[in-house]
Amino acid sequence: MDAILQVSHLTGGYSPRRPVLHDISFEVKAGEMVGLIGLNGAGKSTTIKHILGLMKPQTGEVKVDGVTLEEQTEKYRAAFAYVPETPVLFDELTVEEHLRLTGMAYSVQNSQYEGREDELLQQFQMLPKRKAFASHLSKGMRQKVMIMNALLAEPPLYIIDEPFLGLDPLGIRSLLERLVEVKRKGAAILMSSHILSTVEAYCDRFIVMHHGHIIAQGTLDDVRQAAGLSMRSGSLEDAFYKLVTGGND
Ligand SMILES: Nc1ncnc2c1ncn2[C@@H]1O[C@H](COP(=O)(O)OP(=O)(O)OP(=O)(O)O)[C@@H](O)[C@H]1O
Repeated sequence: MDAILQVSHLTGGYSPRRPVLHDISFEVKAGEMVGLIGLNGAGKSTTIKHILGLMKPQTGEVKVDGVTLEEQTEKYRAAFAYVPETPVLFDELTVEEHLRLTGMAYSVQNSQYEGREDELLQQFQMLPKRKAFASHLSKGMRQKVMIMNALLAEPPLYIIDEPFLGLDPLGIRSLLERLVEVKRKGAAILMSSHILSTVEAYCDRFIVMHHGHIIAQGTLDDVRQAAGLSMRSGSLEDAFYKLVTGGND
C-alpha cells in the first residue's frame, strides 16, 4: 500500500531553541485509519500543524502524496482535507455556500457536486439548515459543516482533530460510518482523539505520543507489547495508561 502521509524524523515546534516534537516518524497508507493519541500537551496538535504546513520542520520532513510542501505546494495542499477541533466558518455565509466554496476550491465537478451535497446534508441531519447562516448554527452543527466540507472534497488524506466532542450521537455515528466508507474507497485518515474506545474500535494502527516523542506505534498488539502487556489482552486504554504512567498510579 502507498503511504499518503509520511512524517520522517520531524523535529519542530514554536521556537528553534525549544523543540516540542523530537524526531518523530510515522506514515499513514491509503485505505487505513490511524489514531494519534496522547495526553494534553503531548504534541498532537503541533504534529498536525506541521502536516498542514502551518509550521516548518526544524529538521526532518513531511510528505503528502509523495511531495513536500516546498516541492509542490498545490499538489500537497489539494491532497488533504482538515477537520479542526474548533470549527472555523464564515459567519456571513450559509451552510450551502460553505459547501459550494469547498467544491470550487477542490475542483469538484458540477456533475458530482449536487449529489454529494444532498447526500451529506441528509446523512448529517442538516437538510433543514442548508440555507442557514453559520452564525445561526449550534456548536455541533458548525462542527458538522467542517466535517461535510472535508468529505465533499473526497481527498486522498483526511486529518481529523478530536471530531467527536461537539457532535450528538447520531452525528458521531454518521461521521464514523462515512469514515469507514472513504477508507474502504482508499482514503488515508489520521485522527487525533481522547476517546480511546472509539479510536480502538475504528483505527487500524495507533501512534502514542508523550512529551513530544512517539513512545509506541503500530497495531493494538504492538502498543500492548510496548506497554509490557501480553498479546490480545487489555484495551488500548489499558496499554496507553501503562505507557504514559510507566505502570505507576
Ligand atoms: N502556540 C504555542 N506556542 C508555544 N508553545 C505551544 C503553543 N501551542 C502549544 N504549545 C506547547 O506545545 C506542547 C504540545 O502542545 P500540543 O498543543 O501539540 O498538545 P496536544 O497533544 O495537541 O494537547 P491537547 O490534547 O491538549 O490538545 C505543549 O507543551 C504546549 O504548551
